[in-house]
Amino acid sequence: MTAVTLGPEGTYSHRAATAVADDDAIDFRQSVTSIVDAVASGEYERGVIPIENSIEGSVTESLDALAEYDVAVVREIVTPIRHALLAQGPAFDTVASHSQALAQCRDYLEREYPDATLEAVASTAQGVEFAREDPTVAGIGHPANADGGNGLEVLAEDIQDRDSNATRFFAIAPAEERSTGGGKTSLVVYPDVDYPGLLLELLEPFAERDINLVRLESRPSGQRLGDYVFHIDIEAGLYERRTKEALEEIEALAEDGWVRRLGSYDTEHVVE
Ligand SMILES: O=C(O)C(=O)Cc1ccccc1
Repeated sequence: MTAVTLGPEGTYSHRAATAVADDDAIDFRQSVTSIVDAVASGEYERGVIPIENSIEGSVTESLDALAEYDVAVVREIVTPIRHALLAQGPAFDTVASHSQALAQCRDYLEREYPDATLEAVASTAQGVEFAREDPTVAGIGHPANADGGNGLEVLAEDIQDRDSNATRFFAIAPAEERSTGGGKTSLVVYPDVDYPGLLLELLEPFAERDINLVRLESRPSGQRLGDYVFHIDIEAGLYERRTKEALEEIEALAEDGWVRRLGSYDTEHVVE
């Protein structure tokens, strides 16, 4: 199985991707959008992207890419995230990491390094790479990024603001591989209409069939201010009759809009 994920080597996405493909079959890209694009065009069999974090919430670039490209979600991988501060030594004035990692360590950074400049870069491992090249930069990432005598020290471990920090990743595949089996389903709904009670009406078909909603996020459609795309996760499989019926009703309500069935899957927990 070939896979593509957020690089360089050593990101949390890379660690999650090893649950999907052999390490030597994993390639790296610098943005979620380019990963989704590469899978949609059939260049790779799988892509692994971060979706949501327990402290910081949605990875908005991922949601937007799933609304834009026609790909299937085939697996959900949840991993605990424990961040370390990595640098050549204590003489740094800049902390470079993925925006989500900086946000997950906000209180720690404010408390311990109130004067440091925070720099958002493409990934945690890219911040670590900058730290390896420059003694004035520290990175935040998985502590294993300092393994192998590469000139980096682990200055602090477990610096995330909550011990329970966890991230949910999706494994995506070309659209033809959409799976209907599995107990959870991800959907994207763009109603393209607006009237009082629309959202209530969109959700009623689930409630009426006893389908539990486990996530609801809105993202700007990009068309005009105040126009939204809804990302909905339900505890039911696409193969189920009640899911099919609910989605047909929602499609009728969405009029000129659309409903995208990303796929059904079971949650997997990867503990490292
Ligand atoms: O930058 C990474 O390592 C990623 O894979 C994105 C990310 C950042 C912070 C927590 C989880 C995933």
